[in-house]
Amino acid sequence: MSQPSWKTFAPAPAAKPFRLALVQMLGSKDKEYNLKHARELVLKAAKGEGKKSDVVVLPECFNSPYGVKYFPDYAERIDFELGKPYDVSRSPSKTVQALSAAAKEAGVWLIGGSMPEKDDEGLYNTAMVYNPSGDLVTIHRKVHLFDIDIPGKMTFKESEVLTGGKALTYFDTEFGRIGLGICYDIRFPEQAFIAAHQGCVIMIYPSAFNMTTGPMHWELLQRGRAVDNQMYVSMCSPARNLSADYHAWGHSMIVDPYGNIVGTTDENESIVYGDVDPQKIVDMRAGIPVQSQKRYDIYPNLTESAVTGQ
Ligand SMILES: O=C(O)CCC(=O)C(=O)O
Repeated sequence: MSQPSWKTFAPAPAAKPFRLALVQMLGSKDKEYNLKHARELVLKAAKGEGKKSDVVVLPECFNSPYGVKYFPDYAERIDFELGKPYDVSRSPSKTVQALSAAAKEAGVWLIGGSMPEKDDEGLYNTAMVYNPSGDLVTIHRKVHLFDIDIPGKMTFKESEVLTGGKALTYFDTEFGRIGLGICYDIRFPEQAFIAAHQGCVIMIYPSAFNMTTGPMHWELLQRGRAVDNQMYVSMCSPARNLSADYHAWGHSMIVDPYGNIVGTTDENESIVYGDVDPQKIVDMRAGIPVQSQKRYDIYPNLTESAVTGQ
């Protein structure tokens, strides 16, 4: 697939419509159970409701509880290096092996949520992408770590145990290019902006917002990123588990380039389906051509020193 230049802002030429399914899974502390349940739900999501799905997404940390105290124990080595052949059958990760098998059995692209990952340098919150043959195509290590402190409401510090990833992630499918982030990454508009300029038709974020920031920003951020970049945006949450330490907001969602909600749900375990149609991107960009109206002549280059003046 040809690589669009930084300023072309066109969906990848080969883009075509596809069916997206978000698996809002109810996880537990039992990793074996989570892997088994994920497989069942991926197979169900692939069948769809009257229409087969092409791309299936699992939530952030689908195979472990969400919390810094859990990450070290649940972390697995993946040992994936972009551009190098990866033999799933020799993967040190049982999660990689299980999800690869599920993608192949279901015959779908699978964004296998995220899981705690370790290498010799540290721990990461890592999403994995499998093609319908079960190959591990790429991984995304959460770039922006979730460190917030809203007194009395929500304090979380992923950076106590995790290291941020060092790369933005896109992958090419027969449906076009897809951009990948994880949860808090959505708060950084630059990431989706760059993805749109790299020809992505959609940004997908396995996620787990909470009961404080979920009602505040979950929908707003997705609709904002979608309208700013005139692309599809989607977040896939776990179902809310009231016996867990962290109560996920749920409400997995797919938003189109106009900011319309294509599909969503409540906080319970469910599957959200929606159609992604690249023609809508073309129409929105033609009708409201903000991208060709940008004043690159007066914006600084996006380096920290150019933006802050320091
Ligand atoms: O940005 C937020 O409000 C929540 C982010 C989050 O839960 C995460 O990054 O896992």
